[in-house]
This record gives sequence, C-alpha cells and structure tokens, in this order.
Amino acid sequence: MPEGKTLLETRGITVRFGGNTAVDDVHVAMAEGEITGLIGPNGAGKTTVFNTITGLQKPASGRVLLDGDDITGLSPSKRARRGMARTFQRLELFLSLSVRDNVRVAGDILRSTGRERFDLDERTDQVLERTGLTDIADRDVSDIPIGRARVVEVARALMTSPRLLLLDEPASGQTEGETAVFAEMLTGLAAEGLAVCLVEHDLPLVMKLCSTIHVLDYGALIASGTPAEIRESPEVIAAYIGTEEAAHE
Ligand SMILES: Nc1ncnc2c1ncn2[C@@H]1O[C@H](COP(=O)(O)OP(=O)(O)OP(=O)(O)O)[C@@H](O)[C@H]1O
Repeated sequence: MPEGKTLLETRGITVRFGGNTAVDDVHVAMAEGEITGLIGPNGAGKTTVFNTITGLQKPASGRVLLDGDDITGLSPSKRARRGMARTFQRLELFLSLSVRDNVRVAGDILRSTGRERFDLDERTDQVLERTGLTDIADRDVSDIPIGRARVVEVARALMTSPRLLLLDEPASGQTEGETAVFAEMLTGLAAEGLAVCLVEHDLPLVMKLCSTIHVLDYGALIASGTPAEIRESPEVIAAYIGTEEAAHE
C-alpha cells in the first residue's frame, strides 16, 4: 500500500464491452507525492481503467473515489475541476501550433471558466521551464521529435495545476536520453506532492520510478506491490512470459 495520503481509489470497477469483460473487479490506489505504475500486456485493460478514472468510461459496477468521495457519477470536466489531468496514448496535440501555444491553450480554457485567475503567459513560461521545453517553445509541434511531443502533452496537463496526473505511455517514442530527462522531471513533480499514475510498457522505467505497481492481465488485477514484490510475483512472471512466447510464435 502507498505511504502517502491516498488521493484516488477504484473499488471493484468492472467494465464490459458487449460480452468482453475489459476490466474485472479492479481495486487500485494512487497516493499524493508518489508515482504509481499500472502495467500489463497489450489489451490488459490499462487504458480502460484510465478512462474509468477520468470519467470517459462508465463502469458496469464498482466505484471511483477521490479524496474518499464517490465521484463515479461525475462528468470528465467535473473530475478535471477536482484536480485530474491526463495524457493520451495517441498524441492529441495541435500539430500546426507551436509548443508554447499548445501548452498555453490549456490555461486559456481554464481561465475562460473564470474559476482561477492567473497570468497566462507567466504560467505558460513556468510550465515550459519546468518541463524542459523552453528551448523548443516556438517550434511547431509537427517539427519536433515525437519523444518531446509527449512532454508537450504532459506540459499541457500541468497547466491546470492538477493533483493527479495520469500518463498513458508517455515514454513511447522517446530516446534513451529523453526518457532519462523525463524520469527526472516526473520524480521532481511527485516530490512536490503530485500523485502520478503511469501506464507504460518500458518496464525498467516503471520499476525505477514507481513506489507501487498494479499489474493487470486480461482485465483482472493479478498483483499490487513494490517493484521488488512485482518482479518476484509468479503471476506477473507468467503473464509476461506468456506475452514473450506469443511474440516469438
Ligand atoms: N471502446 C471499446 N470497445 C470495445 N472493446 C474495447 C474498447 N476499448 C477497449 N476494448 C477492449 O478492452 C480490452 C482492454 O483494452 P485496453 O485498451 O484498456 O487495454 P490496454 O491494457 O490499455 O492495452 P494496450 O497496452 O495495448 O494499450 C481489449 O480487449 C480491447 O480490445
């Protein structure tokens, strides 16, 4: 179990698509100041868990709790207002806009709701600096490497000053060097109190960054624990060996 204060919890969420149970009675928790991993082979249900947490997907049963409050019925925008932000596996950026404008637009939307007053340019600059994007701020997103475009997505999410940041395969397409810088940035964000949840296929990265890891296989939670516990779990080894064998067939 996480050591920080639990911010988000799912209690027995189940999601079905027709006859297929994509997520089966899943309990996961994410704590303030910690990076939590959500891993599993392709199709295990990771993105569907994210979608259920952020409100894009309604569960057939189970509950989502934020700060102990049941938010299962809340819309994605209400959840965002309560401090959730996410990135997507497929980049959802404005390719013809600059890095700065892609980041700025998220703050612009937030400001237009009138809920928060802040200097948009100042906050944009702070977030660009924080995420190491200042040197490419004026380049169009279509012109930058995909690994850095992933960081632009994270920067955009940070514009809303979230308490929980859900990242769907943020290191995919990054070079080794980009991933090292990215890892350091995530560690820094968590040290400031942010709860981070990472869906990622780069297992060494997950093992290095996460204090708690939840493992899904065919929609079911097969293990939760520290990296050391996960590495030794027979269920996890079996799930991943199964994938390796399938990949070599
Ligand atoms: N909108 C949908 N309609 C029908 N089936 C879906 C839908 N979304 C996901 N699924 C199915 O649910 C299961 C879980 O998918 P999901 O994308 O959550 O897995 P994942 O662990 O994120 O996979 P990956 O690592 O490949 O991204 C899969 O069998 C998938 O085909």
